[in-house]
Amino acid sequence: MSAPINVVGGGAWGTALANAATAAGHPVTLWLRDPEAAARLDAERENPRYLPGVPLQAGIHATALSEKLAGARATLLVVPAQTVRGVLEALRAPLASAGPVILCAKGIERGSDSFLSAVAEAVLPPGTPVAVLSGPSFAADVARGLPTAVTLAATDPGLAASLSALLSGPSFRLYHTDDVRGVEIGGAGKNVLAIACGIVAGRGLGESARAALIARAFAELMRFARAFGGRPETLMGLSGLGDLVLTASSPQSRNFAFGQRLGAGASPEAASGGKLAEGAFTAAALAGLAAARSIDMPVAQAVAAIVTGRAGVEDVIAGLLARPLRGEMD
Ligand SMILES: NC(=O)C1=CN([C@@H]2O[C@H](COP(=O)(O)OP(=O)(O)OC[C@H]3O[C@@H](n4cnc5c(N)ncnc54)[C@H](OP(=O)(O)O)[C@@H]3O)[C@@H](O)[C@H]2O)C=CC1
Ligand SMILES: O=C(CO)COP(=O)(O)O
Repeated sequence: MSAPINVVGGGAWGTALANAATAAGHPVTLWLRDPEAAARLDAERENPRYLPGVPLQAGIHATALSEKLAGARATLLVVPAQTVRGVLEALRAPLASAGPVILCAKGIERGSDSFLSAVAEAVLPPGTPVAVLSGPSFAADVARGLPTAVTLAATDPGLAASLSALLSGPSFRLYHTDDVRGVEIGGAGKNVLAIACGIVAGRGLGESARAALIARAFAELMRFARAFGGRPETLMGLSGLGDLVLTASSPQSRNFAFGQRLGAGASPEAASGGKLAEGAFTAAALAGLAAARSIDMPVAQAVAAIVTGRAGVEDVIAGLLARPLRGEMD
């Protein structure tokens, strides 16, 4: 039997990616930090907490996270963005011989304001190949084998191409690029902007307002990407426009749903509903990075102000609508 693919993290996206890697023809080891949850998942073949109703494919072995990761063809790291550094530090030694590390979280690290590829480069042994996977892909869709396309980025174009081929299956298509920064900015940024779109929906401001917001939010994401070394054409692709369109228009998105509840009057603490809304953690980092380089990002700044409790929804909306008129492409 060929070497397995490691998937570290047994939440919605880790479980879905395990199914997708199995459909691509690989044995998969799915590593969970909670040994009891791992044993249950392995026995019951379903992840009722994170992905109810979707069977775990037969080629997946779910087990407790340990240092026995070595010998895999690749390791997908599928934990929340704010935990990536800690997990990489804990697994630093075995990850040196567990194939390329593929970062699947979407976010920017708070405190350090670091992109996740930079976190990985700082933590992992020098020379460990690192890639980023991102794009419009609800876990429930991917886990069920519905057609999905995402982007796989690595600075070495050959590695990006070979990992895309490795993980692509009958309904899960990976496109590849060497623009790591562009791909991770698209994934991290769209979560923040999806919260804004949810707020507009929750406040009942109408479909026209939401369409305008998507377009203006995308314009500011492009400005941010240009300033931080991402290529504009990357942002026009799956991990940018594609993912923004998906998550800015569907209550299936946890970030959109979080925004909807904020728009309807919930506090930032209450609005998550116990689900991961990555944009809430990334908003301040995105806004802070933009401000430090004088990049105009009013939508991201507005979301950061709301989720950190510095401003209320009504004031923020009034402020956005009162901004001076300007040329659309200025
Ligand atoms: N869900 C989706 O549709 C998609 C998600 N993503 C991205 O993937 C990332 C993960 O999201 P998702 O799987 O949905 O999140 P979930 O909330 O569904 O699951 C998070 C998982 O991470 C585990 N985890 C949390 N902290 C740690 C830690 N310190 N060490 C080990 N495991 C940990 C949790 O374990 P425990 O249960 O023990 O807490 C849980 O298994 C996010 O950045 C998200 O943006 C990307 C594309 C699609
Ligand atoms: O990133 C995702 C889809 O591409 C999942 O979005 P949410 O985290 O908002 O649910």
